[in-house]
Amino acid sequence: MFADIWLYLVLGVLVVVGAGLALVRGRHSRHERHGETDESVETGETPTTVGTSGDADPDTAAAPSEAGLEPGAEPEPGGTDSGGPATAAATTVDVERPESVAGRMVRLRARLARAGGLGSTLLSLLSRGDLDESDWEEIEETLLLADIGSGPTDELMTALRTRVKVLGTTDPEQVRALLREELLTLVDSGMDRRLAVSPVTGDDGEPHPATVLVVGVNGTGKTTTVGKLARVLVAEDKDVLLGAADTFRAAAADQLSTWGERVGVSVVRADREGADPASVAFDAVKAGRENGVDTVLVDTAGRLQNKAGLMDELGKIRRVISRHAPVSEVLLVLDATTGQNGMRQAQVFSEAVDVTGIVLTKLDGTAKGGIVVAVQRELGVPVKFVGLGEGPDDLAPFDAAGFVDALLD
Ligand SMILES: Nc1nc2c(ncn2[C@@H]2O[C@H](COP(=O)(O)OP(=O)(O)OP(=O)(O)O)[C@@H](O)[C@H]2O)c(=O)[nH]1
Repeated sequence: MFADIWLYLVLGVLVVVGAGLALVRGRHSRHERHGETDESVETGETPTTVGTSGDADPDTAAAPSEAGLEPGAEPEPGGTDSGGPATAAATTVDVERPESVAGRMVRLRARLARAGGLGSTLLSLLSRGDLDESDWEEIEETLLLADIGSGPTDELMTALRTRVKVLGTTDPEQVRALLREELLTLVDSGMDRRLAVSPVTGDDGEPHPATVLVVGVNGTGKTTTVGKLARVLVAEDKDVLLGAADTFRAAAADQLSTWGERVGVSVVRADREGADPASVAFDAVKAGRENGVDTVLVDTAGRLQNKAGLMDELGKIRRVISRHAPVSEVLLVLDATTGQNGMRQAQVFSEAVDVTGIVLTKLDGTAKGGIVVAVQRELGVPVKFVGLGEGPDDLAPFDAAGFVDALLD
């Protein structure tokens, strides 16, 4: 009998102690998660709350989204069909200072050089001297294999044939200088590659954020590029806000939130998969304007079956954004490893929306650097940035001379 009572007493004490320990542990781990923030606030560092102002306006937050919007209709100012208000990520983390932008291309030159099978092969062929027809065929083949495209290949062949004959030398330095000059002409060092990311004054005389729409086929690296671009802009002391209008894939918004959190940039996103992308873009630019940010970067989905659908969707996003701020840039993200297939995709996108610049990703993973030339020629717009790896700061403003030099390394 006494033994039973003791047993119950001991068990009771164990349960109480166990529960107490669990409580203390739970509090401790919550404290650990928020501890960094408390510390950074106390030490007076930059506030790092990642959130959105999309919920700042009760009008925007009202109305379950799809209501009031017919298929294909556009969101009215103050209303959203994004599946509820674009939601705020309320986490707080330490912010990183991204690498400064100047000199990134130099740091990444070794990776770029891998795309330069083209340059080194041409150099060795041209330095042979007394080139016969089969040498020239080899040169032509090299250019075509590097995805330069047939038009630019013909131009370069003509220029090289003439100049090599006139030069009459096999001196590697002179051949290199000649080739550098011709490649620079092809890459077009005169193109304006600046990105319009500074606020603009609207027709109403008010300042509006620069808005950058990022488009392209899925898998080309759009979301990653938006994240990397945010870091580029933060490194340049710009106030940035991201819009996760790729609502097709929920993970894309999560991915973007992570990019934003790392550098203390807010992300406006829908609260469910499949919400109307135009509505998210609308909320993002609205929030950007209300918060006086410099630049709003809008990620989009690329999974549209046909050109008409693509035109509808991107056209709608563009129109609703323009209600708050003119679209400053439409960046087309292209995967450099996809060659001619990528070129066809590029054409479809450029017919659907006025592309103002190209971001060529995965240039680190290809020996077909000639795609820079082909895509600029085909679309008539400059390559403005190149992706050279999966690291967060592996995106560099494109610099024609740096690129050609890397090809010839
Ligand atoms: N090597 C290399 N990988 C890259 C580069 N840019 C992006 N990637 C990788 O490409 C993959 C696809 O990138 P995402 O940003 O998810 O592509 P997305 O176009 O947004 O895809 P969807 O959201 O499906 O439309 C990821 O694994 C990226 O890390 C680059 O410049 N170099």
